[in-house]
Amino acid sequence: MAALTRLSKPSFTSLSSVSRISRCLYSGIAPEPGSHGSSPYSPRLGPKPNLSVKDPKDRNVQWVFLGSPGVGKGTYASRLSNLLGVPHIATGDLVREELAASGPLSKELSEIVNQGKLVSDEIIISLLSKRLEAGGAKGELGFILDGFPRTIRQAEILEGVTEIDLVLNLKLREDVLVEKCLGRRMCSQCGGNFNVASINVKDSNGSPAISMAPLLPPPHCMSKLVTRADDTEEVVKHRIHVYNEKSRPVEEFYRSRGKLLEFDLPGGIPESWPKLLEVLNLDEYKEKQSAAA
Ligand SMILES: Nc1ncnc2c1ncn2[C@@H]1O[C@H](COP(=O)(O)OP(=O)(O)O)[C@@H](O)[C@H]1O
Repeated sequence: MAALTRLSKPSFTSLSSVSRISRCLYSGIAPEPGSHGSSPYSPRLGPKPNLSVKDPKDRNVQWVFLGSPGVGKGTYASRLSNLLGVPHIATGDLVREELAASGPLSKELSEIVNQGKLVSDEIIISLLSKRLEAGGAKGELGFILDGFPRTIRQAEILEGVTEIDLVLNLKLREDVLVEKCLGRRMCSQCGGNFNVASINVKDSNGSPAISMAPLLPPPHCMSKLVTRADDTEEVVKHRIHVYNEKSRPVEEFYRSRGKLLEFDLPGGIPESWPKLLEVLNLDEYKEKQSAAA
């Protein structure tokens, strides 16, 4: 696990820029070349957004979670969001909400998602902008983004409209990722996420052995469990391939800006959660762990 400079304690004073961020995202504004240091990427040109970037100490956290399908982004982003009092915004959830609403976009989206492909940057940015607008109207502050950005273009657009404080890159060996995706279940009534896979793999080719106990649902959810349509072996393997092709470069985008914190998951939640709090310098929030669980 590569060490990143210990983070300063997240602060909880107000930030009113979320709706401005969403407006900028919506118009697809990208930064001027060179406006964020020596970027090796050449974003689409647009006017420089009029967005004052606040010091992270004067506002709530703005974090991004990266990682392959099945790594546990949702699990840890959701726990940290409870702990820090910031919204957890998962673009995969926004896509699934759109699918469930059976609106004009849903047929197009279901074909893309069920084949394990990426939705277009335009559609994702439009969904994310709407979510940020709605949150801004409710007074939401800061965010933990999960599943966004997933392409260099998405990263450039985000970089052009606001300051991301930290990008957490969760890592797990690929054979475990597939098993974890195949074990995922959701309760169709309460929306709770569980995992029925019992993972116990030996060390091989330099990858360490890893054990993860299943995360079983309470008895009242047991008969209501559903599996995501895109969690079949073929589609999961394709999603991992798409991640390696389109999203790995996003890791380098943030690594070159000194924002990437790599975190190799040592096991299931009981082993990983305390270690994650430690590397995030959030040990002092440990007493709130039970509330976040
Ligand atoms: N930022 C994004 N860009 C493009 N497509 C996305 C994005 N976020 C989510 N999607 C779409 O939604 C699907 C589900 O996303 P998600 O729940 O994050 O799944 P996972 O991380 O397990 O692959 C993706 O396979 C993709 O089709």
